[in-house]
Amino acid sequence: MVVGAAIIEGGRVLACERSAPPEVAGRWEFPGGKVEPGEAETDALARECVEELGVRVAVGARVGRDVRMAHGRSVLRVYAARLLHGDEPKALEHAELRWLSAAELDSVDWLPADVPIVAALRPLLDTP
Ligand SMILES: Nc1nc2c([nH]c(=O)n2[C@H]2C[C@H](O)[C@@H](COP(=O)(O)OP(=O)(O)OP(=O)(O)O)O2)c(=O)[nH]1
Repeated sequence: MVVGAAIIEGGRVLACERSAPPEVAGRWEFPGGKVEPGEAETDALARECVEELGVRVAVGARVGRDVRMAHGRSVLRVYAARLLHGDEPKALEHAELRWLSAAELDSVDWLPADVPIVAALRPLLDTP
């Protein structure tokens, strides 16, 4: 299971450009990663947001459906999240970060598994 955080702030969502590995570098994603054995999904998200962005988050409701990823062995599940304590995301592992409004969601090249989730996210951004 791979979990991702749709961090929403003022009607925008944080999109992150992968820097590695080469097959997916330059594609955009939600911050997150693999859930470790015995780890709760929400704990995995909080851990990854600290590691990748240096921020603390509160994890909220699921966004969209589970999406099977191309290699077939794993599933992507995304949760809405909010920043805590005024923390500001930094690109500690990503090539670039961008805050996207609903109108800007299609302006980056999302990983294929993320596309249906981005569609489900749009209505959440329209109502700030
Ligand atoms: N984090 C993240 N991964 C995604 C998304 N969409 C998508 O297809 N993936 C894929 C890319 C990778 O094959 C896999 C996640 O791997 P990762 O490298 O981010 O996870 P991790 O940090 O736990 O990795 P590692 O410790 O094994 O290096 O899921 C997404 O929105 N966020």
